[in-house]
Amino acid sequence: MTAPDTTPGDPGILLVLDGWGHAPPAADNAVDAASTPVLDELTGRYPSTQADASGEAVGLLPGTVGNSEIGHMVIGAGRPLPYDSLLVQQHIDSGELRENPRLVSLLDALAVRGGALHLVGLCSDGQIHANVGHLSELLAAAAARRVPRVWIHAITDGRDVADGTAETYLTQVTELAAAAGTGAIAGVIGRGYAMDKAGNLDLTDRAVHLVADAEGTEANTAAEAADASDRGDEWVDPSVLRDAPGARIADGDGLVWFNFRSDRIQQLADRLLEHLAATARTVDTLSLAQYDTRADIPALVQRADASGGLADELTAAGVRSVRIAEAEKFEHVTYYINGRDSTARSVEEHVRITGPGAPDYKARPEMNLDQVTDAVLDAAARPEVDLVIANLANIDVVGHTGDYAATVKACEHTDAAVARIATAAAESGRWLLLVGDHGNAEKMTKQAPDGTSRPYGGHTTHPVPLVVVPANKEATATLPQRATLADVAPTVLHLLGHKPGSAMTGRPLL
Ligand SMILES: O=C(O)[C@H](O)COP(=O)(O)O
Ligand SMILES: [Mn+2]
Ligand SMILES: [Mn+2]
Repeated sequence: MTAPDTTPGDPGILLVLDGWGHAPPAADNAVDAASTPVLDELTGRYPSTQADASGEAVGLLPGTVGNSEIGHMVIGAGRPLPYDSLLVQQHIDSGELRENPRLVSLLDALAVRGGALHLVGLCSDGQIHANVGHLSELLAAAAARRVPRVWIHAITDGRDVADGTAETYLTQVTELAAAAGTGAIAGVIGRGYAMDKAGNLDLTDRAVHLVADAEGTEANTAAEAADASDRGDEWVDPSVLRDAPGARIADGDGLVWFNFRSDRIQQLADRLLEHLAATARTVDTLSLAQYDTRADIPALVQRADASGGLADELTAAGVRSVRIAEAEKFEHVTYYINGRDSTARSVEEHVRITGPGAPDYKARPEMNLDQVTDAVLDAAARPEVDLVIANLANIDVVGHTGDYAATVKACEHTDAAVARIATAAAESGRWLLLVGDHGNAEKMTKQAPDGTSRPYGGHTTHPVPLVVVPANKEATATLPQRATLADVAPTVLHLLGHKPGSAMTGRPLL
């Protein structure tokens, strides 16, 4: 590493290109296929490296794909944070989960009063929202405590795993139940309904009525229900199984949510609990990990402390930042990057960009990127703003459609936005740090459990590009050959003229 010739202490722009991963050229690499002259030039001309954004480097289990929550949390924290999926697995491996006093007391109470246990969650091993393996631990605990009936309300995926795999996972659920000696699938529903997070309560209510009231299309088997969907696994219609009579939630039953990630299950959790209360059903409820619900749902595994990150350092130093993103990623540049901390900070401004109507990402891969870019340019032009933090969502959000051609376009729109932002950075004397939060669009196919290669819109374990365009355009510093997302906050603080926070283990890359 040569001596840095960047002058620390300049204002800057931190730009997270969501889902911007790096992989060698391949037929399914949309990032490589896209024409991105500006990103290519910045990466080739200025200090750049690749940053680990998956697995242990960010606080996930080894080999686990990155995700937006842990990605932004580690970018903000400046250190890997043991993520909820890792903590749950540790509690399972140590036997703590099965002996968790909250779980034991719920299961014992159900055994005494003859109540049923309802388990609700996403049934796949995508490891972003849930891991179906966690279900077997809950089933084993219920069997050990002799809970008389256990109903599994299965949410199908097709987003964090290849589409068309729901049947395989539902078969796995049935096998897990058989191995545990308890549990049967009561109903099946796609995550498009059950895990809406955009406030579409008509979708959520389909899931509420399936789980609480056993209302849905009748199917003979879970596989038949999944197979009937003509919109893929994400949109399996609410289906009740014929051999699951009495699977509605009754007064005195128990409910355990087994997604470990909150953002896409909290809307359903709140709505379902409100419906149960409104229909005079008292149901003891637990969640595997902590949820950001309005209702206070006791969690089996507590979150890791994420304090002492970038937001705390910026606040202490009085550094003014503006946070900008589309609705889809707004929490990521505010709540998650701040360490899942919703404290209002007077040195922060938040700009949430929304567009008209229901988004059709395949048809509009540009999303609302022009407005995001306009907002970045506005903020960059204000001398009192020390730091602009923005998320460009397109590469990830369009990537999730699994549509290769649309994702190539999303990368190209992103390149055009970066061109405008890089020009504005130069004009306002700002450095510009570009980084992905996890891979996505650089790999658009995946091998399904049955061995076939299928279109895939989910995340990857690839590293992400990291580029620093210094405020001094002639700077020739080189970055270490490899970095991690934990190095971003120390580097940002360094560029702003501050030391890394004492809680940070990442290092300034310059
Ligand atoms: O919730 C989603 O949309 C995906 O499962 C994960 O994507 P994210 O981690 O980028 O939000
Ligand atoms: Mn992301
Ligand atoms: Mn994503």
